[in-house]
Amino acid sequence: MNLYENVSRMRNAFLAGIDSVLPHKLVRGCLKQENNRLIINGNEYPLQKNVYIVGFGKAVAGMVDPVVNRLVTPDSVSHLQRGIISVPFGSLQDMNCTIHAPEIEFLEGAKDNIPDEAAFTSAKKIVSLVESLEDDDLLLVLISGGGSALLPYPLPPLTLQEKTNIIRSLSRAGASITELNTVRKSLSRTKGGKLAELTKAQIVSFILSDIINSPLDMIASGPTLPNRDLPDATLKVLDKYGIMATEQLKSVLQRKAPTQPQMYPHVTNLIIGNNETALLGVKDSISHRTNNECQPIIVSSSLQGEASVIGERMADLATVIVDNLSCNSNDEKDLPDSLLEDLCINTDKKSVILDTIKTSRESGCGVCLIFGGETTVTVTGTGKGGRNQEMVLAASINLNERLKESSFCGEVMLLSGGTDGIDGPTDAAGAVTFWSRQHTHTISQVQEAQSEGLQPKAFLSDNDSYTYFSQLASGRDILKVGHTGTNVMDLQILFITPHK
Ligand SMILES: Nc1ncnc2c1ncn2[C@@H]1O[C@H](COP(=O)(O)OP(=O)(O)OP(=O)(O)O)[C@@H](O)[C@H]1O
Ligand SMILES: O=C(O)[C@H](O)CO
Repeated sequence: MNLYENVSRMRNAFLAGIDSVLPHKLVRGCLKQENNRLIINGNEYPLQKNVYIVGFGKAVAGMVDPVVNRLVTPDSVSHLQRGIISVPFGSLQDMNCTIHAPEIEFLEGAKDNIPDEAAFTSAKKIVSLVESLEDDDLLLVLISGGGSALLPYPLPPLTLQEKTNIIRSLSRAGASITELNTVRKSLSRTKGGKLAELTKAQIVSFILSDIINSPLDMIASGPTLPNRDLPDATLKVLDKYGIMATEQLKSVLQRKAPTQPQMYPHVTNLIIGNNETALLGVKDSISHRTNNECQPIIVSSSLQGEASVIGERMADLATVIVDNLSCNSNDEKDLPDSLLEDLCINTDKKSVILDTIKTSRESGCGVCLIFGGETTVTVTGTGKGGRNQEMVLAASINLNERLKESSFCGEVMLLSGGTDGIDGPTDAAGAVTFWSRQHTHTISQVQEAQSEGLQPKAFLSDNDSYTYFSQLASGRDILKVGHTGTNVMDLQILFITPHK
C-alpha cells in the first residue's frame, strides 16, 4: 500500500462518514407506515389527511422526500396537507433539489447564515401555519443546524435588525453557540419551545445535531423543546461580552418568564443523527478498507479549540505514537494528560490508544484515531481559509519539524474536513497532509511545498490555508466535495502506519 493509496483511503473514509449522515437516509430509517398509521419511534399516528411539515436548517431539504413518500398510503392517497421549508439562500440550486411535492413550499433566505427579511417572511408563514392546526393534526418538524438564522422571529418591539446586531456582536466577541442560542431563545417568538406552544397538534421533530454533545434545546435554538434557561441567563451572556441592553431588548426580557419549566406532552423530539453517527461511518469504512488489519478508534466527538493550536497538538500526538512505534517496549512514552485534554480525549481512552500502539508495533499494522467536533479560528490575517484547512496546515508544519530526527519508517497522515462540504468561506471541505519515510528517504508535504516556492508558515500566519492548499501540487491535497446537504460538524482522521 503506498502513501497516495492510504491518502485516498482516508478521503474515502471521510466520504463514508458524510454518507452515513445524509438526511434522507436518517429520516427514512425512523419512519414506517402500516394500516393507515405513521409509525415513528414506536409511536403510532393515524393518517387522515391531517399531516403538515415545517422545516428550517441547512440540512432539511434532504429530509423532505422520504417524509412525503411515507405519507402516501397504498391506495395512493397522500395525507400531506401542506408544508413550508426554510433553507439557505442558493441551496436548492446547489443541491439540484428535485422534490416534486406541490403541497410543499421551499423558501430560501439567510444568506451567509445571517437572518434577513426573506427568512423572517418564511418564519411568519411557518408560524401562521402552525397556529392554524387543530388538535388531531400531526405536525412534522424538520430541524438542523443553521435553523436559528432560518427561523428568525424577534419578539416585538425588538426588530430583526436589532436582534441580528446583538447576535452578530456576541459572535464577534467570541460567544459560543450555546451562549448565542441562549440569547436567541429569550428574544424569539419561535425559539426556546415557543413554536411548540403555538399549537395543540401532535408534533414530532426530527433533529440533526450540529452541536458538540447534541444539546437538543440548543440545536437551531430548540423551537420544540422547553426553555430551561434561568431568567437572567441572557443578561449574564450580554454582560460577559460587554453588550449593552437596549430599551427594546430590556422590555422583551422583562416579560414575565414562566416560573415552572414548560412540559410539552404533545411533542416528541427525536435526534436522527449527529457527529457520532458520522464517526461510526468513518470507522466502518476504515475497518473494511484495511480488511480489519487496522483497528480504528473513535477518540473524541468533542474536539474544539483554536484550529492552529489543535493542529499543533495533533502533530504532538502523532510524534508520541511514532516514537512508541519505533522504540522497544521498555522505552514506551506515556500520553501526557495535558495532550489528551487539549485534544478533548477522555482519559479513559488513554489505555485503549496505548494498547493499540503496542499491537501495531508487534504486528506492523496501522494506528488510526478518529476525531469529531468543531474548532474555531481567530482570523487576524487577510487570507482565505477555514478551520479544517488551517488545522491541517498547522499540523503539517509541526509534523515536519517534530519528525526530522525520528528513526521511524512509515507514514503519518491527517485529514480534517467539514461534513457540510464547506470549510469557512471557501469551496473546499478541508485538506489532508502527510509525512513519510522509507529507509533514509523522507517525503513530506512541507518539503514539497518549499520545493514549489510556497512558505507554509507565511500562509498560516495570514490565515491563508485555502490559497496554500489550492496552489500546492495543483490542489492535490485539498478536499473538494461540494455542498453535501448535511451538517454534523467536522471529522478528523489521524493515520500512522509503519512500513512492514
Ligand atoms: N481566512 C480564514 N481562515 C481560517 N478560518 C476562517 C477564515 N475566514 C473565516 N474563517 C472561519 O470560518 C468560520 C465561518 O465559516 P462557516 O460559514 O462555515 O461558519 P459556521 O457558522 O461555523 O458554519 P457551520 O457550522 O455550518 O460549518 C468561522 O469560524 C471563521 O473563524
Ligand atoms: O442554527 C443554529 O442555531 C446552529 O447551527 C446550532 O444548531
